[in-house]
Amino acid sequence: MNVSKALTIAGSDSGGGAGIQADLKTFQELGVYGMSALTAVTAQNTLGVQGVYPVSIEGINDQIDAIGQDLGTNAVKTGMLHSSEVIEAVSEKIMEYQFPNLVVDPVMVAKGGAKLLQDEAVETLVNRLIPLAAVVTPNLPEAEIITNRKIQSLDDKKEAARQIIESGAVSVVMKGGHEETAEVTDLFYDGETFLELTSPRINTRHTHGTGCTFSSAIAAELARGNDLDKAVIQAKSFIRAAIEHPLEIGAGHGPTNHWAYKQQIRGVQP
Ligand SMILES: Nc1ncnc2c1ncn2[C@@H]1O[C@H](COP(=O)(O)OP(=O)(O)O)[C@@H](O)[C@H]1O
Ligand SMILES: Cc1ncc(COP(=O)(O)OP(=O)(O)O)c(N)n1
Repeated sequence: MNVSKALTIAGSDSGGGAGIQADLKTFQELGVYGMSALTAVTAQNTLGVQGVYPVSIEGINDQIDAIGQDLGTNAVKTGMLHSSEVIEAVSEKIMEYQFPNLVVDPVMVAKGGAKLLQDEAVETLVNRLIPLAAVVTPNLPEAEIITNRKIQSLDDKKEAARQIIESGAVSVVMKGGHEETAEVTDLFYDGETFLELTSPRINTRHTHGTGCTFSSAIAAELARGNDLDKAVIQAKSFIRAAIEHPLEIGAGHGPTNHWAYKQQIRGVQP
């Protein structure tokens, strides 16, 4: 049996909606064998982040070595990396093992406002990790920080996308979840063509972990052998289904529903 494998290098969300937990659920739902290297433990639920406990660099390196020296992977997704030192270490390991299909989700701030990346680490992200990426998936506030420019119009988004490609990434998806428009448009750019992926904005407070789920769905589709544009289109369908059928658990911003895609698109019950 030909097994597609994907590795997530990210933080743990004890509430299960974002981070490593969202990534592994997404990999599983998309038929990909999931592996993880934990960068930090967070105490977190639908109300916010109550604590952040970083894993040591040695601990992170050991986890990646364990995978690199035995299992290998068809794709890697990075999420919460927390500090400059972690980004340096993870970039080194990705180069050492020449892991293919790197999806960089430049996680900076959780929806409740908690900082998941130290300010001084942005430069390292841009200079060390983004140049290794097959695709970078910033939301609009993250794209503004990465490019150090205000993004207000479609032209601004295109300029920012070009700038991110100039940093060395193969492609970028600028996510539109944070806009206040009736439709949500994610802008994909691969250095040649812009592709606007538009869907109706779903009116819900249950959007915890949307970015993690979207980027890990891209990684899963790349691990399965899809091209970048197809992987992003499939991931958009996956996250749309997951937001459209929320689980409605917790008193705050609840998680998305990772089962929904299979139920809706493939007619399979959880
Ligand atoms: N209310 C919504 N309705 C439909 N799609 C959404 C909604 N919010 C986010 N998305 C989708 O979820 C994905 C993640 O977007 P976004 O919320 O901007 O990222 P992040 O969680 O990193 O802030 C994107 O594909 C975006 O289009
Ligand atoms: C451990 C951990 N990693 C990443 C995030 C951010 O996830 P995201 O998908 O951007 O969703 P929100 O937090 O913005 O809802 C996180 N919260 N925790």
